[in-house]
Amino acid sequence: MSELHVPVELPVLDLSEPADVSFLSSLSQACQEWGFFYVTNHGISKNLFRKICSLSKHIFSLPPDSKLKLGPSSCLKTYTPHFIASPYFESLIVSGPDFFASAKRSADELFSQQNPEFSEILQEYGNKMVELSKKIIKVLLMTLGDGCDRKFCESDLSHCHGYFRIVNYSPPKDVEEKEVEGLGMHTDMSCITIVYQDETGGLQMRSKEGDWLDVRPCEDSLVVNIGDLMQAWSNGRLRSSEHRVVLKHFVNRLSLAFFWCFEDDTVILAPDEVVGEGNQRTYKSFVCLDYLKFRE
Ligand SMILES: O=C(O)CCC(=O)C(=O)O
Ligand SMILES: [Fe+2]
Repeated sequence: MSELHVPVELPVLDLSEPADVSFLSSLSQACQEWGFFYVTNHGISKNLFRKICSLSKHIFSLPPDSKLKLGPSSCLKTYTPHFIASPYFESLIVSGPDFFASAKRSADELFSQQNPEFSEILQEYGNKMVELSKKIIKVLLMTLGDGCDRKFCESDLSHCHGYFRIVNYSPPKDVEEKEVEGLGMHTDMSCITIVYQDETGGLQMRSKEGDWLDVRPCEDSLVVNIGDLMQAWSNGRLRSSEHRVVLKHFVNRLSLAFFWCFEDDTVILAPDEVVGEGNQRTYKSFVCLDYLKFRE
């Protein structure tokens, strides 16, 4: 399961400065080859990550019976218990656009007392990630052609919503193997996914050629994955990243995955400008929700 140490120079999108032509070209190449890149100066403070880490420790150490009040057979269904995605994976979903209300619905089931701070912190994170997603999409559109950002930010890419998963990986204590798969290889169903992983690391990306790359946690940077919806909308010019999580250090691992998606009723069809003259359209038009149902 070990990664290959592929000598690659991955672009870092620095949001504190305008993206120039040479950066856009390296970004476009990385999105073709890997379907992911880093973003820095993203506007999320270390303090906010610290607060969420501490919330996360608290939530996931609650007894299983409490967490299952939000589980797959509850009406909220915000908690995914162990043994669904993997034996080591459990997560809590917080959905936009009203992240406060979503977090509060879960908190009201989890805690016996009111806990407004819980919902406020998760609301702050959700709102910041929405802003960040819009900025990243704008730059991605710039890689697809002159004026694509102006044209499509206001149209196709304006009908989006976000939600995030707080993920706790608890690796086994007594196994022979040196590493275990925390989350199997998959692509995300989003337009883009923005991932924070704690210092434990373990996220791996697969190149077009099938080489695995270890995505080391990088202070001050987040990882941006292209998702399936963006691959279809861009006619394959942006590749949906194949990734997985490998647990090597037998300590708990926290990650936050923010999914920015088209609204369910969006009809996805790559625009002519994006397909380009003389090129074939690879994907027939489809309704977003039908695709999500198909994948589930
Ligand atoms: O935990 C991670 O680092 C990645 C999670 C992920 O890929 C997902 O939730 O889709
Ligand atoms: Fe993923």
